[in-house]
Amino acid sequence: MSVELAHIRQVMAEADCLYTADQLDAAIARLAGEINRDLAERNPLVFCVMNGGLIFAGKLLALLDFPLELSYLHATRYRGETSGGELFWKAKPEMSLIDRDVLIVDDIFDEGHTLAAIVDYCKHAGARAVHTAVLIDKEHDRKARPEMDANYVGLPCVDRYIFGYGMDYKGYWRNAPGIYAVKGM
Ligand SMILES: O=P(O)(O)OC[C@H]1O[C@H](OP(=O)(O)OP(=O)(O)O)[C@H](O)[C@@H]1O
Ligand code: HPA
Repeated sequence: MSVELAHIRQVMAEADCLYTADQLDAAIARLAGEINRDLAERNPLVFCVMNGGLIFAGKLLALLDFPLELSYLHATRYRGETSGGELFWKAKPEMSLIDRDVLIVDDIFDEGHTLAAIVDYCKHAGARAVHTAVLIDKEHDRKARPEMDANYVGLPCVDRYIFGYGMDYKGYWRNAPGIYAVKGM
């Protein structure tokens, strides 16, 4: 995919800021408090969902105050596009999940296909319990499993295409210091 950098810069210049870094960090601190309360005695195995979960996981983990193990997995279905397709596993968990409490950390619960597939995978792999934390829950009626919620949710967001704090627009702006909605999307 070839993307014009001028277009990428223009998208940032015209975007609407939905959440500032301070607002996001406050939400992450609240989630850390909830997770410290709930999982401190569970010796969890924490999986960062690459790539989008990277910034959220990094900030969250530094606020968790109990013993845990960290790894990553990579399941993707957007792949640089702004609408999702079939889920593709780039990296499955390598550690044994048998009888473990697992905490999945991802940036966004959008249609929920990704999180549902990851939860299913962990359960089939023998996890004792699968907990899920997302920074953003996008509000619409297209959820893959309407009855499914993430256990820990940072903030809601409107039904627009967003980027920043780990989330990309065509592969760019995961580094944007807040969460922004693309103009017209
Ligand atoms: O709820 P859903 O509609 O399934 O979408 C959410 C998933 O989509 C994004 O990943 P993406 O496929 O873009 O992979 P990436 O993080 O590597 O860019 C995001 O990081 C979530 O994992
Ligand atoms: O709105 C979004 N932005 C970035 N990545 C995403 N993955 C699912 N939804 C989104």
